[in-house]
Amino acid sequence: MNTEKQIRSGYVAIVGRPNVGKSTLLNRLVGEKISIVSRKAQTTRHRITGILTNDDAQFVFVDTPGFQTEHTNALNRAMNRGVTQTLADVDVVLFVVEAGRFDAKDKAVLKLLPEDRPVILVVNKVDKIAEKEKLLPFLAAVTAERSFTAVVPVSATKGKQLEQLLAEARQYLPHEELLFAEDELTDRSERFLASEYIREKLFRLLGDELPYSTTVEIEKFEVEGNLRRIYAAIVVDRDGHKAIVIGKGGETIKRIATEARQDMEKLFDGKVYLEVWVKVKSGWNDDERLLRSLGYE
Ligand SMILES: Nc1nc2c(ncn2[C@@H]2O[C@H](COP(=O)(O)OP(=O)(O)OP(=O)(O)O)[C@@H](O)[C@H]2O)c(=O)[nH]1
Repeated sequence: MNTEKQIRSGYVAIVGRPNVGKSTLLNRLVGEKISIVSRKAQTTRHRITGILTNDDAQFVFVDTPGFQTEHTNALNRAMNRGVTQTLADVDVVLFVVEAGRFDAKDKAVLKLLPEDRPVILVVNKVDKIAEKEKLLPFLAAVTAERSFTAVVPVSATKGKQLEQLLAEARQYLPHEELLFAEDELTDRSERFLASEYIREKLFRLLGDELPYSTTVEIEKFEVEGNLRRIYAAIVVDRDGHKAIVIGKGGETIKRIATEARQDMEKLFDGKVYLEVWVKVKSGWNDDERLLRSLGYE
């Protein structure tokens, strides 16, 4: 067998302080814009953010909830714990920094990375550095902080050196078969996108009034020709939150559903029938079934 073409697959986490270009990198690698832009830094709770399948590898990207190094309330601590837990079962970590900049926030993120995982140092935005030799002292300083399995300078916006990055990461993918079949993949990612779109509307309209524990669960996703029927529950902790999501006379939830549906129709290039309702689920974190359905195996 040609070992060059042997498929390898595994889980990859992209981490780094805000603004280093993680979303840009992911979008560039996966080729589909699935990281949503939202007013809140921490709306991402799902693990799988994108899947890239090449001839010889499948990279399953998992996201980690936002690293909040400035605020230390209980939820942020919980999120940092979430980060550590997520990273404990990925196969390789891409630690992204910005070329020429390594500050206390980068260090705080680096501290959360597991010792026993391969970590690739991804130096992004190298297009901003005209004289490349200026990077050498910077690289020396960052690599003194911990040992990295590789150092790859890239430009996410210009798509530079991404093949090299994937080739490095591929070495650490342990599985010799695809983790996700192609059809499963589209379904999963459409489902995922559907919940992200609803959540994006939810947080854009109500972000300040809702806790991050508010999630969206896609209960049914049916495809009939060019029509998608999507049944989604917004899961809140309390009755009070339910009333907020519904709004006066149902106005808020109607607006969320309408705007999300319009976005989905554009994205899927087809008709969407969308039903959204609110469910109160106190202590949902402890409900294993729900967690599994949200992607937290
Ligand atoms: N010049 C340059 N700019 C980049 C590059 N990659 C990302 N950027 C810019 O950096 C900014 C932040 O990029 P994001 O991808 O949103 O960063 P992020 O790490 O996902 O940020 P958070 O979501 O806040 O954690 C954007 O304005 C990008 O256009 C790059 O390779 N070169």
